[in-house]
Amino acid sequence: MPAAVDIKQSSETLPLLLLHRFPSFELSFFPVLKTKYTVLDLHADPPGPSFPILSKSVRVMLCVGPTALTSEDLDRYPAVECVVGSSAGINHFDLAACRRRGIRVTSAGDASSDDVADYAVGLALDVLRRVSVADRFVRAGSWPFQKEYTLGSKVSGKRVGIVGLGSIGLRVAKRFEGFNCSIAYNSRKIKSHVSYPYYANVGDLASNSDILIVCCALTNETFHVINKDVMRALGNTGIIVNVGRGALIDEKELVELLVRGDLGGAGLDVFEHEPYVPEELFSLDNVVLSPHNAVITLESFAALEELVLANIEAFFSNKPLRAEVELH
Ligand SMILES: O=CC(=O)O
Repeated sequence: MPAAVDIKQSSETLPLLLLHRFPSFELSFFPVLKTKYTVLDLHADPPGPSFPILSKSVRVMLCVGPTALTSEDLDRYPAVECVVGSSAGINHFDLAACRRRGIRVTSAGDASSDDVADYAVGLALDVLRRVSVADRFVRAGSWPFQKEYTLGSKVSGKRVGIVGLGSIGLRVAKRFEGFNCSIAYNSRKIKSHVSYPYYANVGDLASNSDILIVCCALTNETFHVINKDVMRALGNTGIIVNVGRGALIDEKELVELLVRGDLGGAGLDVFEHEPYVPEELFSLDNVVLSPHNAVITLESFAALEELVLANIEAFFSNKPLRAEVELH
């Protein structure tokens, strides 16, 4: 495990940096931060006597993991001008509050886009070709006895529907092209730079897909965008893969459809109330479960570290920020 940040004020002369995180969230570059900044960490034990005073003048806040950033949090740190995020999805930030206060926000940008796209394909392959089932079969010692074994389904040539053709969705599309799959998509707006068929309605996309990959951002508009009707349209041979956010899918309906056999299968890296995973899914061989792992590789962590450190430095030296989020 990486060393925890020593939150005690390291030097009055170093710029202040506020760390906003769950106590359990450590990143390997935290010790480096301490050499460059006076790191204020509310969740450290103890936060230090100078925390209440220093936190009033801190200008940059580093938000780690899915820790919510609320308007009330921002009230406590009135001098914050820049929120440096460490995730690609930033649905846990109150962006409207940031915009009102003129606070700039950055995300993890593309630090893990390739990894998430790779993982989406991996989950689809696993569900259809039953790789995890095969692994369990071998480990259980069933192979020599030729016990009953359910056949998987071919991946090549399938129709792939992508919900959210952003930087991850585009990478997913490119990867499935390599499997001779046809690609279609749904997104907020039609993308003029691609020739894939566009469906304005997610249900129509699902009706015309064998594999539905969900990788759009979670917003008020996309909450439960994959509802019962969409999953019914995908049907009992269709599979769904979610590498976006759990709440993009109506999870209760998803579980019911899977249990009844009305949906062909699912590869799920994210869950509506994670880390809680509905237990009904545990016994289903057409479902692959993963603990919000798609973003995490050694390489993506290194890229994230580089990006986060560069953004903090850029802010303090008035240089352009990378992966800055447009706040409408
Ligand atoms: O899910 C992880 C991320 O958004 O980076």
